[in-house]
Amino acid sequence: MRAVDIHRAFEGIAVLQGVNLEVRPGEVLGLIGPNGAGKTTLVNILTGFDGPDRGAIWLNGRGVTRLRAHRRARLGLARTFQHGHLFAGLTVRENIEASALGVGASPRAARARADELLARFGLADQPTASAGVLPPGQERRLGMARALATEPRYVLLDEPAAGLNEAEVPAFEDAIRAMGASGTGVLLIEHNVAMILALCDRIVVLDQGVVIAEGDPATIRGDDQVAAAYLGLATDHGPRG
Ligand SMILES: Nc1ncnc2c1ncn2[C@@H]1O[C@H](COP(=O)(O)OP(=O)(O)OP(=O)(O)O)[C@@H](O)[C@H]1O
Repeated sequence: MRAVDIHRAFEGIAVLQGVNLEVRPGEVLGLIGPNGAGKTTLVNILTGFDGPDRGAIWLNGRGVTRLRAHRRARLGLARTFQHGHLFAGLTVRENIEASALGVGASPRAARARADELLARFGLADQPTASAGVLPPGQERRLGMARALATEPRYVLLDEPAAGLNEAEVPAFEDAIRAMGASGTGVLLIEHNVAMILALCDRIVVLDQGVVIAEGDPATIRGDDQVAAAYLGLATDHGPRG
């Protein structure tokens, strides 16, 4: 999918200033940048939760700039959210099934996808737990399972590892790698730079609404402008980001 010359301002303050970004099938693309750089705003615009003031979004060669989020989801675009967005009143299994049903899966297919995703994300021992009371790590894993239940061609992960404990991280990284390996294009927003450098094929760095660097992990690691932008990040987030 492709975003071309995206501009967005809130109350006269420019948040995105001509951003171009492409997520290719089968790659894990990292999107990093200090607090307030515009990452979530860009994800909202890519997915149809917000609209750009200027610019265009293309999904599988089709212009989708004016399509609402649920229409884009049916065209193969899924996302996770920084916080919540689960159906708190439904069980873990029902959350996954509802997501599959929402993009047109049959009840039988939705059940089968739920079985597979419950196992893949280590949630199989508690399918009837209420989604509203899950500990953060399980909530994150359910958010990912819900996104994948739509069988997306592209998935946008907004800080998916926030709230995971150290022990949960390797399996989570494996799950993200597996998505890319299966041909899904993954856009990963994450403050943990070590995770980004380890996982991503390419990385885009956003700072104050502008792409300041783009390239493979080695290129980004050696970029002075990125290091400068990240001095701010270290202050905001501590050494782990
Ligand atoms: N709906 C909105 N109304 C007004 N300002 C907004 C709105 N959404 C975002 N902003 C502002 O736009 C800027 C970019 O925010 P955004 O959440 O996209 O940054 P981010 O890079 O995702 O930051 P973080 O790493 O902290 O999540 C911030 O200054 C934020 O306050």
